This record gives sequence, structure tokens and C-alpha cells, in this order.
Amino acid sequence: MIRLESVTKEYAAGQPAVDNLTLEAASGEITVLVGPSGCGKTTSLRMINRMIEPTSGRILIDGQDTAQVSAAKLRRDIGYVIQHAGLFPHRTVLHNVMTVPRLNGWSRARAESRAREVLELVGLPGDFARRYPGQLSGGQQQRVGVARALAADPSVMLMDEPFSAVDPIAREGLQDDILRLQGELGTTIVLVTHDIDEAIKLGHRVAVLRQGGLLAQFSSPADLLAHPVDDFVADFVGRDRGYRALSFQQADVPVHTEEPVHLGDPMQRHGDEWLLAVDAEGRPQGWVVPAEVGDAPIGLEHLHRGGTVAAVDGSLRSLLDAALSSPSGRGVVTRDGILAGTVRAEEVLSVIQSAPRPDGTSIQGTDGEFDPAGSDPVPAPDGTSIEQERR
Ligand SMILES: Nc1ncnc2c1ncn2[C@@H]1O[C@H](COP(=O)(O)OP(=O)(O)OP(=O)(O)O)[C@@H](O)[C@H]1O
Repeated sequence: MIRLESVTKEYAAGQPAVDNLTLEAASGEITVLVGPSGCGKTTSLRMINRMIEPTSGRILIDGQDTAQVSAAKLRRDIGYVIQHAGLFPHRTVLHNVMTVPRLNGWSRARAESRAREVLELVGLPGDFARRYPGQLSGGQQQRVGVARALAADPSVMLMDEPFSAVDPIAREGLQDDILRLQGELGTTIVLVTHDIDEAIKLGHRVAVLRQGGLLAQFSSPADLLAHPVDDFVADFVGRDRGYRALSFQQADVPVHTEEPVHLGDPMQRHGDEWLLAVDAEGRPQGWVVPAEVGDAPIGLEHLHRGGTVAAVDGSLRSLLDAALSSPSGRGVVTRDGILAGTVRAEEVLSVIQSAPRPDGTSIQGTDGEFDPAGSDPVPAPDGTSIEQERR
């Protein structure tokens, strides 16, 4: 566990960048520091590995006061990942990743074998080892940065805006990889970001800081969305937080049997109802309308791919989104990627209505502002209703 005890940093006297911050980052968890620019996130992070010394207060790692440990040793023992990866441009990927194990006195052979192992762990094939950072994309460089931080097998890793310089698609992949790696390795991670969505996706616990380095709220993501402590946090957490909180809720939703058609098979049905097409293994591929296919075999060109697909044990948000985004109004759900059936928006909503929320309450029995079961069919953006669309 990392414990910050009344930690203050003043770069200029009387103007704290971090003000009396007390915070515990639990072992084996991801703790995220988030907040607007200049609120002291990076300063807080860098005080943990003594790249910046606190003006007052103490920082303990597993009970040991970091002030008692040599700063150089602390930095070698703690993985550190920064924006733009910070790789040595004149060293190959392999030598970049070997740096800290070599500094720790490992033999060249052992350091190299460890470097290859962690490069594989972050999803970089073997031939990347010989390249130079300039020959990699931003996302790949960031993966090398993560591999380098993991190379010495640290129990603590600090990450400062690690993904903010890569494009949104690469960023999602990197976020998923960090979640997977952290789950596998159990590393204690403290991560800084200004992106609240990233904080909510990655954090077991999220610390929201405000200007002057003051802690506004320290909570689980679900609690942050459900119970922002004040207007500042509510504004920062942003709109749609009721909907986004459904990401953290799971409940059994009725799954209806769906009789799919198979890609490549002749279309043997008629009319204009939506049918789900699957491949030979039963993986959903998209929706087709028999009248558009005619007598031809069902091909990729006939597919409408608008809808999202949810795992059968996925969050209420993913199940509702599958139903709302499906052109048929039937949300596709899968088990291990194979079609399990379909769900209906009104049934997901009625489960949401009665499911316990993260704070233990349920929507039923509140002021009755929200009553999907009793209301008219939900209008779709084109003016029809999901009831009509379902046919
Ligand atoms: N070396 C420094 N000397 C003087 N002031 C500094 C120094 N480093 C940071 N500050 C100031 O301390 C405050 C906190 O900075 P810090 O970099 O920790 O914030 P941050 O939340 O990480 O910001 P950002 O999201 O913009 O990176 C800011 O007002 C900044 O200008």
C-alpha cells in the first residue's frame, strides 16, 4: 500500500501545488489521480518516487517511509511510464527495455530474456526488439514504455498520462492491455490522467483533485458517478453519469431465443423482418432483411452492421446499448463470442428499475420520475418506436 500522509508541496512559498493530501493507494489496485490542468496530479505522483520532494508530510510504501530510502533505489524499484514513452532514441527497443534490469545488476543474458518476455506480454512481436523508437508508432512506443517499466518486475508502477498522446483507438487497446496486465500481475498502479472516462474505466479507486492540489473526492468509480460530493465533482464527472453508471451494474436480463440465418446459405425466408446472420461458428455478423437478399446466398454485402453486441453477463449499459443500437430492436448477446440470444430494451429498463444500485438503493420507490414500464414505447430517433421497429 502507498500512503500519502498530509503531503504538501510548495514550489513558491505560500502557494501549495499539493495541499495537505492524505490518500491510500491499495496494493494490487489501480488508483487514478484525475483533475483539471494544474491541480497537482503530476506533482503528487512524482513525490511517490521522490522525483519531487514534498515540502512537508510523509509517503510510506508498505509501511516504509520513502524519505529513508535512497531516491535512486526507489526510482529503480518503481516502474514509471510517461506520456510519449520517454524512450532513448538511440537505443533499440530491446536495449531500452533492458535498461533497468541492467542498472539493477542483472547479467546481460538474464536482462535480455526478461526484456523479450515483457515485450511479448505487452503484445509486441519479437522482430520489434531490433527496431529503434523512431521506427514505431506512438501506440507501439507507449507499449515499449510499459514493457520497460515492467522489466524489473516492480510491485509498484506510476503512470503519468500514459495514453494521452496516442489516437483514441490505440488508446482503448492500451487501456485494455493495462487492465489485463494489472489483473495478471497484481501490480499496484497509480495513474494520472485528465480524462475522467479513462479514470472511470481504469480505476479501482479514483481521486479527483481540484485547483491548489486539494482532494475533492476519493471513491470507487461507481460511487463517483452516483454520488459526486459537490458541484465541482459533478461538473467534472460530467453529463450522462446516470447512464454511464450502468457500466458497473450487472443483473440477469431475459434472453430470448433468436433463430439466425447463416452467411453463405440461400435465403429461404421472405418479407421485411430483420433476421440475424451468423457465421459457421455461430458468431453474429449483422442483420439482414430477406426482401433485400432475394434468392441469392446471404453475403457480406447484405449485412446491416449498426448494432453493438453485448456479452450475456455484460453490464446493464452494454445490454441496453445492444438493444437500442440494433436495427431490429433486438439486442444481440453472446457467450464467448457465440450467439446466445437477444434482449429487449424495455426488459433491460425494467431490470434497471428494480436492480439495486451501487449505493444499495433501487430506482423503484423513488419519486417516480422514471417509469419505463408504465410509459409509452420508447421513440426511436426516426420517430418510430422500438415496439414498432421490432415487428
Ligand atoms: N517545477 C515547478 N516550479 C514551479 N511551479 C511548478 C513546477 N511544477 C509544477 N508547478 C506548478 O504546480 C501546479 C501543479 O502542477 P502539476 O504539474 O502537478 O499539475 P497537473 O495537475 O499534473 O497538471 P497538468 O494536467 O496540466 O499536467 C501548477 O500550478 C504548476 O504550474
